[in-house]
Amino acid sequence: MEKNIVINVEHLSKAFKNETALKDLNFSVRSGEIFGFLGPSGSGKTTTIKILTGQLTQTSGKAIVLGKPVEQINESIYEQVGIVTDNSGLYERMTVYSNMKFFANILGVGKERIDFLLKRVGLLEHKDKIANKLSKGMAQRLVLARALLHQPKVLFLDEPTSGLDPSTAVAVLELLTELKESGTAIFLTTHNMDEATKLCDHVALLNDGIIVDHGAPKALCLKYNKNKSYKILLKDESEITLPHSEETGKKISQWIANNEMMTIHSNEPTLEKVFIELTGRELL
Ligand SMILES: Nc1ncnc2c1ncn2[C@@H]1O[C@H](COP(=O)(O)OP(=O)(O)OP(=O)(O)O)[C@@H](O)[C@H]1O
Repeated sequence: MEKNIVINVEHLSKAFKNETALKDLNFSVRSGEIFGFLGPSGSGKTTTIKILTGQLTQTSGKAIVLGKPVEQINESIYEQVGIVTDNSGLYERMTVYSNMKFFANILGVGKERIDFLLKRVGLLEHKDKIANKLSKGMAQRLVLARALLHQPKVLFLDEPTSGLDPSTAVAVLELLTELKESGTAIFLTTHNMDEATKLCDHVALLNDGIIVDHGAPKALCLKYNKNKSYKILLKDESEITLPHSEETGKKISQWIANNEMMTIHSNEPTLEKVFIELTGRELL
């Protein structure tokens, strides 16, 4: 296996009693990569994270995280992996700061990093609040800050920006981009296609437990760009959308020759449209 692959999944399936939740998943995630697992509610995103973090066992297939089969995941791997999901496991009666300090002590992390992270997720001024008095978004940010204490090699995030206000969501996304740049592999689930397009290096589109396609967001949009068209802004401020054709080509050449064109863009579908085309359903 390639050295910088930190998550490798082959033919992974999961069935609950009478329902198949995941069917033959295959993908890999590398260091320094943000991998988006995109799918509507019930498509199997959380089940996948649970299997990859050793909280659930697959029915068949193989999954390896940081060189270890997921069935063998134990405490030692948790030192290298960060997990941010709903079941946060915060100490409800301790303050924000004490929650951070408790884990920092276990992990041997200094005070500066606690302050740095609390500041980055906008919680430094709330550091003396008791955890069970935090809003949902604040608690979510505290779980994220805690997961980043030890600069994990792999970070799992379930819907990292859901429930956050727009400016905090931007701050969290910046933090994730920095982490990726420092070499952390980030596996995130989301419904938010716009966010995934901007943030993720690769995405897998999941529907009913099946990966219907995967690749770089831009490449996927280009792949399904069946009705190619161009959006053109002319100097007289008229905006025109034209289909990809010989005739359009001639018009464009003419506008350029006459110095009449301001801008031209190709009109690719969004990831959301690609998903709808592939599955016939929206990402609700
Ligand atoms: N413990 C369980 N027992 C039985 N079925 C389950 C269990 N956990 C999940 N499922 C089923 O597996 C399927 C996938 O669920 P999962 O929670 O992974 O979806 P999801 O994509 O994370 O959805 P959401 O975006 O709503 O969180 C669903 O049909 C769900 O009902």
